[in-house]
Amino acid sequence: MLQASELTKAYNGVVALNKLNLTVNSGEIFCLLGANGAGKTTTINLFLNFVTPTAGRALVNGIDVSAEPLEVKRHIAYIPETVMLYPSLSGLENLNYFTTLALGHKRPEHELLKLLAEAGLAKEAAFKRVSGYSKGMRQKVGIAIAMAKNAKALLLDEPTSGLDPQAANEFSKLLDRLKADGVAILMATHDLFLAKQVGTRVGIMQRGILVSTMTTDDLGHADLERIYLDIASCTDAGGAPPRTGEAEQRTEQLPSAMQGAVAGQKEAR
Ligand SMILES: Nc1ncnc2c1ncn2[C@@H]1O[C@H](COP(=O)(O)OP(=O)(O)OP(=O)(O)O)[C@@H](O)[C@H]1O
Repeated sequence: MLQASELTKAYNGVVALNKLNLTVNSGEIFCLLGANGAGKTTTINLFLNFVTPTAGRALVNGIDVSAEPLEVKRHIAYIPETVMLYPSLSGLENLNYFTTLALGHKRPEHELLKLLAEAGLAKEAAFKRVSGYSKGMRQKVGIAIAMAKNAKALLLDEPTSGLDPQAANEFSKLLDRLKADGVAILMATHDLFLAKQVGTRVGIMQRGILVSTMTTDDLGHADLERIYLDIASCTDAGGAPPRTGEAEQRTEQLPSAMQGAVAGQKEAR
């Protein structure tokens, strides 16, 4: 389970994330949507302890990320937008290296090859050097590295960036399987289609605030697109955040349709 409690991050007085309250339960995929600079990556980075919160807490399976970073690492897997690998090693060797590092022991080669195949990497590519891989192929190795940990919490930041439609479709199926296995998944994405397809709930962020949360069951793709665009058009500066103290005032300036959306965040508390 992933939990944010009044989670806040300011960079030099600029509030990138403002009092986020959110719970992502086991078997749930929560998709964070929002314009550039809305605070999606900041949220992910706080759960990964890449940045320290200014206030509030991020918890993974009930463990405070800032207080016990090493313990949290054992429970969490992460797929970034751009997966960094050793170019002179093959995909299989990279997977072996990172898996051994994370687990403290090796996994047999046939298991690693199965993980790469599940991530959509062709078998012959697994033995080739990563320096010759496309971005999408590197992404697939990143997906396999994350799956090898068998973590019960998964953080994804634009994971389908660079994947072709077939690979993106395979990735959606993979997420469905992880959801069925009880993994709690938090994904930042710009892909409304993916969010609607795999998400259990979606949340729309604007200027560091989670202004709306919705369950995808009662939502068509066109509805999601309309709500997203309505919210995006309510800001005078894209998704970029206000300076400290401005945030409360900003939500009061929103049109009536959005006031209801803001209530969605209060429900999430
Ligand atoms: N290290 C940093 N130092 C200063 N400001 C930062 C830093 N990281 C993020 N920010 C600011 O915090 C705000 C939120 O950024 P964040 O990367 O979380 O947005 P995002 O929603 O992930 O955007 P994108 O869709 O472009 O990836 C932005 O205004 C950004 O400029």
